Amino acid sequence: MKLFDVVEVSSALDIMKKNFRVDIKVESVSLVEGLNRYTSKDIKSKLNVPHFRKSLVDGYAVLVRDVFLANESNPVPITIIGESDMGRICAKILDTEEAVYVPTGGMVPENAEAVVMIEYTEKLSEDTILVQKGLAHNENIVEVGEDIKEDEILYKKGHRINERDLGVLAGANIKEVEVHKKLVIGIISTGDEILNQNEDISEAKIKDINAYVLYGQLSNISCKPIIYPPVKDNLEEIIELIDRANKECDIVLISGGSSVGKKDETVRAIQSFKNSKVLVEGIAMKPGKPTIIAEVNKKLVLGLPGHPLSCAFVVEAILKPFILSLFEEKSQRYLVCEFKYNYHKAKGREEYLAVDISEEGGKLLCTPILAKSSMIKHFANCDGYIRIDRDLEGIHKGESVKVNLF
Ligand SMILES: Nc1nc2c(c(=O)[nH]1)N[C@H]1C(S)=C(S)[C@@H](COP(=O)(O)OP(=O)(O)OC[C@H]3O[C@@H](n4cnc5c(N)ncnc54)[C@H](O)[C@@H]3O)O[C@H]1N2
Ligand code: MOO
Repeated sequence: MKLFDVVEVSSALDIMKKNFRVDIKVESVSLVEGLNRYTSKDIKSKLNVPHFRKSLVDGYAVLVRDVFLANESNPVPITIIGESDMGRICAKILDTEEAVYVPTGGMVPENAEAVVMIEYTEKLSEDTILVQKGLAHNENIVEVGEDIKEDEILYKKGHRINERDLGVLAGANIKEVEVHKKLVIGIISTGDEILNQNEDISEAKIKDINAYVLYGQLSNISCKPIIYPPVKDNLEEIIELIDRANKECDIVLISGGSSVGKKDETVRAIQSFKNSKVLVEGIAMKPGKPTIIAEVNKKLVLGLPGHPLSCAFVVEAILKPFILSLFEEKSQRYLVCEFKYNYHKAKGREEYLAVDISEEGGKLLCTPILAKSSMIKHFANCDGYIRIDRDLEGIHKGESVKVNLF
């Protein structure tokens, strides 16, 4: 009877990092194509944003000292010397008790000290207003470079470009960004019972869940997943498909068949390749123990557990951190919450637990979602997950825990 010689999660990750030096190429892409991609070098702004002093409001650019004492019962008359046109240089210079009309976003005169909103003025004649409010220096003016400074590093290498970053880059006149190329990941589902998307359920067969969860998890981190048609528990067929995927992809994932069952062929299939090495057979994590880390023709081949929850957590625990290290990304979003119940776990395996977050009395509480590893719905509905150390026996009610967010 084969028993797993398991390694810790952190060792599994180290083994992957040490053995696989995936040479990720870089490419220049347009802003929209850059969304959710990882920058391959620091991105600097070549200009100040805004590059001219502009008004935040529709109003009159004035000198502060002229209207310092103005209020509704003591309005100050000011002479309008002209208008600033949107999108055009405003070359006017203010003299004492003079104003220039400036629309929101328009350039203010070089020596303007503040802009008074129209609402706080009254038009006395074509060229005179009464200002009814005193202003502070720079009130309603956006300074040159106040948003983004010339030469400022906008993003460090390894930053994932999010939807808000697109606005920053567009505003700074950056038309293309240098990003890491997407990693091509082959996804192979194995099992006599696994049906592909077009086949209808019959007998005790099931639809392929893992390929789709994997597709989603990996697409989110700048990978290009390729779903191969599910393959039966037939050694020759599995070998043939691994060979094809190994040639076409940077990394190959095989779900199912990684355990000890009669038909669990993943290890045998990997070992049939001349240029192959099984580095890990079993990780001390729950769920996800029957995980295989192997090398075929110098490329990473990962044998993932068939149970959908286990498969998904192995990706969270080791594959995502490995891929993100290739993209040189370090951050992981998390929240610190208070655990809502006493939770017992067996020692010996690092446990991955899906949780819900709720707010009660101003506190963030997290509740474990208990689901068998063959289930997927709860994982999809949860807010995040926690890791419980291998040597801990559980978590006490009221303890602070770090919830990794999806
Ligand atoms: N005697 C033992 N049995 C099992 C052990 C063990 O240590 N001793 N480990 C259990 C654990 S833990 C897991 S996890 C699973 C892993 O099994 P395999 O990786 O060998 O996967 P299969 O046996 O092929 O399938 C397990 C389960 O998952 C379903 N499955 C497989 N692929 C998919 C897919 N693409 N989409 C949806 N569901 C899938 C499959 O139908 C099985 O129900 O082994 C335990 N058994
Ligand atoms: O360890 Mo298995 O991966 O619990 O279901």
